[in-house]
Amino acid sequence: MTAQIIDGNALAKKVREEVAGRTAALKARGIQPHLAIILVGEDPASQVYVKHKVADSEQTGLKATLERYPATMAEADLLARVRALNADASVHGILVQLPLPKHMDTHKVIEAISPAKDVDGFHVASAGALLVGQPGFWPCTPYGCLKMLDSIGYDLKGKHAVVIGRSNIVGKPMAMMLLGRDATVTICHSRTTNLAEFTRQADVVVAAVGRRDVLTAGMVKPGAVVIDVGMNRNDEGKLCGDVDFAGVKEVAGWITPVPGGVGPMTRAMLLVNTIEAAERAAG
Ligand SMILES: Nc1nc2c(c(=O)[nH]1)N[C@@H](CN(C=O)c1ccc(C(=O)N[C@@H](CCC(=O)O)C(=O)O)cc1)CN2
Repeated sequence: MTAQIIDGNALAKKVREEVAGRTAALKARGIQPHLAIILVGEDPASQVYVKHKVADSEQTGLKATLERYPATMAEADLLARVRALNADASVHGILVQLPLPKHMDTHKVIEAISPAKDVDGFHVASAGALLVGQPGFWPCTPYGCLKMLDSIGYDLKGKHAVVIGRSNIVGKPMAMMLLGRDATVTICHSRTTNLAEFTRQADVVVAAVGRRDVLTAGMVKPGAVVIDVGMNRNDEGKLCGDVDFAGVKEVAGWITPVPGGVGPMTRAMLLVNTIEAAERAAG
């Protein structure tokens, strides 16, 4: 069996079209949805990501303002900037690109963002809302993964989903979203003994570890859906995920590629959260 590919680029395009429609409707009411992006430092990957976020926003009619600061910026100055954006009624979404320079407390910075503008869904209030099933903003990467499952009409009810990785921004919220769809969820992590024992039972595997070849063909149940969140470089410097794509695609029923899978959907769901924030503010 060769797996069908879930094309993140194609799905992200559809999502952007939906966002463009919602943006136009708000603009017709005299409201310009506006995302403020803060980039601190010169991390090359972050520079590329924020550039894409600005371009995606502009393509869908959203206004995006990018504020760049040197890596030497004081944490207090960043907190002051976030608070000023919280108070600015023309700004609907605030995003602080991660990682931040080492001298900054990432948690403190995220907690300074108003939950009403937390379009990354990283604030404790957003995490709590997801946990108890209340409206809030969902983190863009797991939200994008869920959209990918929806795009193939996959019914998660009663299915066994294994999430590999327990980060606050991917693994844990992913598990909550799958649970919210009535899946039976197992979270595996670096201390899990015999990972393959769990993944071989899974109908859905989400790999979010940040290490190549965490999931290989022998670890996958035939026909399973495999979602690859990883973003790594192989020995040739080529972008690759956490999954041995060439091997696993011969066993899985569905698989997401890297690049062109979860990454574009992460960006697309940021636009969804931003338009949602603007709609909520507009009432
Ligand atoms: N404030 C945030 N910081 C970070 C987030 C986030 O969601 N919010 N996630 C990651 C980086 N990230 C978004 O910021 C991100 C990374 C990669 C992609 C993407 O589209 N990847 C492409 C490949 C791009 C390439 O060639 O390098 C793909 O997979 O096809 C989107 C978003 C950490 N920081």
